[in-house]
Amino acid sequence: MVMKTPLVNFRRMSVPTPWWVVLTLAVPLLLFRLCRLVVRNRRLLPEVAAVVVLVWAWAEYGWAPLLLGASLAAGLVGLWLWRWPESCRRWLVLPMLSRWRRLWAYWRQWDEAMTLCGLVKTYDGGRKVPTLLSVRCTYATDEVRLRMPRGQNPEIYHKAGSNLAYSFGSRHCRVFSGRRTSPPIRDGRWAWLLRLVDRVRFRDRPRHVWLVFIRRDPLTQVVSPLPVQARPDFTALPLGLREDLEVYTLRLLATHLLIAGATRMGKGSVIWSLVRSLATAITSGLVRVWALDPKGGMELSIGRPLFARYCDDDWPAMADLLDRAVAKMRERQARLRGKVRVHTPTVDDPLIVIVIDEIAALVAYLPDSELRGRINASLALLLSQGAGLGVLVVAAVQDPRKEVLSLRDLFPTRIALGLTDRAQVDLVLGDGARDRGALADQIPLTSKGVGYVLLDGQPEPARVRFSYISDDLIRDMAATFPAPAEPQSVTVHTYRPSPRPASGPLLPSKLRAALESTQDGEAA
Ligand SMILES: Nc1ncnc2c1ncn2[C@@H]1O[C@H](COP(=O)(O)OP(=O)(O)OP(=O)(O)O)[C@@H](O)[C@H]1O
Repeated sequence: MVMKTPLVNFRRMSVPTPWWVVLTLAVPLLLFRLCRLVVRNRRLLPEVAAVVVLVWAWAEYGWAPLLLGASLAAGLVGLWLWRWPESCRRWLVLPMLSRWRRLWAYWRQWDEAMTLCGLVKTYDGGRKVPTLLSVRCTYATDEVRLRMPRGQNPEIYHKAGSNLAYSFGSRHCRVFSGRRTSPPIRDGRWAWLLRLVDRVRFRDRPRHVWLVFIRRDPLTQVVSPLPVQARPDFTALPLGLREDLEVYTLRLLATHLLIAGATRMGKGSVIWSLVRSLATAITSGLVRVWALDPKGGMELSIGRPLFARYCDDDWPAMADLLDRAVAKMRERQARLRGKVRVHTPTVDDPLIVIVIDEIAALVAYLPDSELRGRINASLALLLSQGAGLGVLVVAAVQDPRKEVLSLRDLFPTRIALGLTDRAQVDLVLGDGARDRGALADQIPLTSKGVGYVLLDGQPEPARVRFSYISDDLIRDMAATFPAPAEPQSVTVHTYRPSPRPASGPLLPSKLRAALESTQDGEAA
């Protein structure tokens, strides 16, 4: 056994121990350490207090009154849960669960897990362990907030995500570098004060990282169709459920949407969930959906009455439809130039949503190269200029590679359903998305309609499941929310090659010809 020699051996020096000096130094030091221990573990104080009170009550009164008190409390909680389950879960069950999980699942093995996951740093002979700050449980997830030691950034936690998940007995752990909730909207007399408090509470904390452990996967269940909104909010259209059981809403206004997914992974459910969320606006004429189904109408024809314009087997007609959209966009551009920066949909000037199921069939696989070029040119114009002008493109694709879809990067909003190859995840959601947790290539074949999306203002992808809209429901929607007749009859142009003009135009010749003919038609 190693004996520790005292720093100063007063006895050998034949000097009486100066107890007053020792006590003056040691007592404050001990008190300081005790205070630091309490402050560091202050979140455990309620548990410690509860144990102390229980032990005291048991010693004072014996076990019988304790048992009686516990039964009474259990009865009251049971009654609360039975009569007001929502409030009971919110105010009692989830907070208690959060405390329990913090203590048992995280605090107990925090040091070991952080060390084994390689997240502990050493400095000046000491260990710098990430600090466990809080644990908040929802029905499906545990949200753990930690403070990184100096010398780390959230990227390290993204990389360790999988190890962290298994270390804490879960299969998935999503890592977020920013706060996941925004400050509440305050009104009333004390709103100014609450807003001030919120400014401090919700201030940016770059050293905090949020680990979201999925305790139970709510996305294994099929998501039922969400209710149709009376007045759709184009900035938050409800399309499905997130894995934290929040409703996933899509911001459609002023964006284009690309849905990438391997065959039979549920691209149709994204399209139909979107159409359903727009249903009342479709029937009021505020939104006009122009649908192209190059796969011969296998997906979209069933909801034909919902679409203001529709093509499924006539390639030149599809090209004409896109040309019409470009003409509409140009006309709006001329009208709104210098007045507004983003078009506001009205019944007279509606939002045009061009839905294309399997866009690759139009831009890559179409054998007629001239027609293909014309379609590519129209789509490039729509995608690069149409968003702010209220002419939006929503397209589904199986293969997101550039060779197939050269226009991919012109879609600002993208959804990755189950994909076949891990490299495709970054192609769809952007560089590093897979490392940040978008495991779209690992979505099992049985999880149709499950995918990853990027939420506003967050670099980390979220997993969602889109609502499943059955064929019967689509028929029902088509009968209940048909699109009003188009103001002008649909002119289906037949494709006529025209000679290339001598001077270099901004638009391809075919497109220019088509636009001119359309504008002539509209002027007439
Ligand atoms: N959100 C969903 N929830 C549950 N099941 C779904 C969902 N979406 C689709 N499915 C099921 O998966 C099958 C394939 O869906 P869907 O046709 O939408 O896939 P897809 O990706 O559009 O296929 P394709 O590549 O052939 O166009 C459907 O028949 C349906 O039963």
